[in-house]
Amino acid sequence: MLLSVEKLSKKYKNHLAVNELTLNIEDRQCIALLGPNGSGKTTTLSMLSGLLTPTSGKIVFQGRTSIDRQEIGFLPQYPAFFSWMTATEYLHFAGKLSHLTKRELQKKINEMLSFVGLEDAKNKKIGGFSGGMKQRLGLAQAMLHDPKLLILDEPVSALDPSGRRDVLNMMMELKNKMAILFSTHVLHDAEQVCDHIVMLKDGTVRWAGTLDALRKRNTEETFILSTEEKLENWIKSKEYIKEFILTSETSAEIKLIDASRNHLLEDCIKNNMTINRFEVKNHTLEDAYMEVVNQ
Ligand SMILES: Nc1ncnc2c1ncn2[C@@H]1O[C@H](COP(=O)(O)OP(=O)(O)OP(=O)(O)O)[C@@H](O)[C@H]1O
Repeated sequence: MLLSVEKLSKKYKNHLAVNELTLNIEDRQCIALLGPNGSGKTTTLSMLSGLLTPTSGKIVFQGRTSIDRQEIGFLPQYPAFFSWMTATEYLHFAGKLSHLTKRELQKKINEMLSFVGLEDAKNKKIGGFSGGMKQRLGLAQAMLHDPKLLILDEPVSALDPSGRRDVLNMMMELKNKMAILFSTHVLHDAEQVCDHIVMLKDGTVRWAGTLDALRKRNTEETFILSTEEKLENWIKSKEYIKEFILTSETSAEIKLIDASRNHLLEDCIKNNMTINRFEVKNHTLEDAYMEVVNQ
């Protein structure tokens, strides 16, 4: 086990931003920390990267209870750059903390600039960089010392579709070499690069596991029913209907208790209802995600 987190909590004055979070990361595992705004993603990642002291809980990194910053690369959500520095100067500045010799550092800087596609801009001032270029530079900085764990806070949220694609592709390449924990509020980003997700809401883990398991989580069938008649009162009078969502006055998504779809259909016909649509809803990963988030 590379990293193990047990009942990690962070309280800002009276506000509990992270509540007893438990999480394990294996070597070269890629995990997405998913959650809406304010769910505690940044707070969690800041604690794991050693920048924020937890209020309570335990972090064990490579068998030790102290975080080894040499083994962790961190890209914050809003990295701060000195706009008057060139990309190379910035990486030299950041690399001084990495204990590499001058020669090793220069070699590593060239390697990283090439990896993130900034070779041609290496002597240009950061002040003239686009958001995408800055994000690439931030990624280069986080990887400079070959960390075992790369922690990325919303690495693609501020990027346009092509910048997003580029950074996600880089992450795909990196995950063969190191473990990656990254935050996002977009399920699709998580799907692109990793198999495991941890879903946070209001500082609490709502769901953790593989995307496949999330997809299969909801095996209960949902039926889409659309009729000429208004449905709300009719549905409410049916004891065999467990849950429903009205999508319009005359349409609903319905889950049943121990009743067959034929029973629902027969009941509609018996009530002389005119059916415009009746089908089994295909559950997408997004549906499963939204269900967990809204629980
Ligand atoms: N320094 C702070 N002082 C007080 N409250 C804070 C502080 N930092 C964060 N919070 C609060 O803690 C909660 C979690 O914030 P956090 O930034 O960790 O969430 P997040 O999931 O990263 O959000 P976002 O997606 O918007 O970046 C929020 O309610 C936020 O307002």
